[in-house]
Amino acid sequence: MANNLAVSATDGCDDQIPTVDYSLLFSEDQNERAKSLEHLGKACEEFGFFYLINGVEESVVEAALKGISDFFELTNQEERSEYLKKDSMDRIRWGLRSHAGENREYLKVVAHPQYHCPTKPASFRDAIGVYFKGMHEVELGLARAISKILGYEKTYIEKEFRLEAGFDVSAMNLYPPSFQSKGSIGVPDHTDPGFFVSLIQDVNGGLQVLSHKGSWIAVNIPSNAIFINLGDHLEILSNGKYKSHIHQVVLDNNQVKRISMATLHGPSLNTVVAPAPGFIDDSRPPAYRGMTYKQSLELNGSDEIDVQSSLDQLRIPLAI
Ligand SMILES: O=C(O)CCC(=O)C(=O)O
Ligand SMILES: [Fe+2]
Repeated sequence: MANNLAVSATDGCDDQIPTVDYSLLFSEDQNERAKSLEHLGKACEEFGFFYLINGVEESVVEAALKGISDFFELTNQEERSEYLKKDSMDRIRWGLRSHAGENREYLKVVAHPQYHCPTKPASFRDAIGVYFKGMHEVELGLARAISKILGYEKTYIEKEFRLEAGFDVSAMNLYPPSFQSKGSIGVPDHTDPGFFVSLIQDVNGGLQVLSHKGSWIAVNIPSNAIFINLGDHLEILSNGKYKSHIHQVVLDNNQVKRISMATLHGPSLNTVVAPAPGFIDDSRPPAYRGMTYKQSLELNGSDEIDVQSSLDQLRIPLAI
């Protein structure tokens, strides 16, 4: 992992994270629709991340976060550790990280194409399931909007990534882990694979994203919004036009308890993702190797459910 990261992030207006109104992307009013598509295009190209409003109902987000909180509070560690790694094909996995480089407790579940979730506590599975359903609709909507912005048919990304069988994994995180934190890093700096990541949290504080200008921006998600960060495989498909941005979680002296859910919305596992012909010409040769989503998830020796980035290995060095 790169450089020393426990630095404070700015809230500078220079780097203000844009807000995209999901409902306006599909407005009946053609002018309004064109304007909001243009705004989304700028958010993708000039930032790579944005707050999305009017995507999934606030009550659904709140219920999902309450479900996660119940999971961590109403079960004991022994019950949760039932989901410790057993197999590379795990569809539910629990982990507790408490060392200098990472401090969190997490539960990862495969959300799509088949939803897996612990059955205890009783309310958990349904609350998360409703959120995933809503988010999958939003994923298809964003795929259509971004396809149009990129000059393609609206179903282009949906078909390229085979989103009907898209592999979505959700990481539900608790910081600090059982309050035994051994350092200030919650999650070290990384990018995430996939089309994009959607992120919700119960309190602000901790998540930082590295802007294209090289400054860490604090992600303070408005209560009615979801944070969207474009993923590695949109960067690959667009041959680098849209970038996947590095982010990290820095813990605030272990004082603040925070719950987050980061859902990685990916192509289907057997889809080959490579730079699209429309983004390649003599001056822009392919900058990434193509391979299936599954191969790219396993490139670093990780399991599918780990959803670790392999973007660095996929980059083709520029010929001089
Ligand atoms: O908890 C967060 O805010 C971010 C977590 C994250 O980046 C991840 O799970 O990939
Ligand atoms: Fe992440």
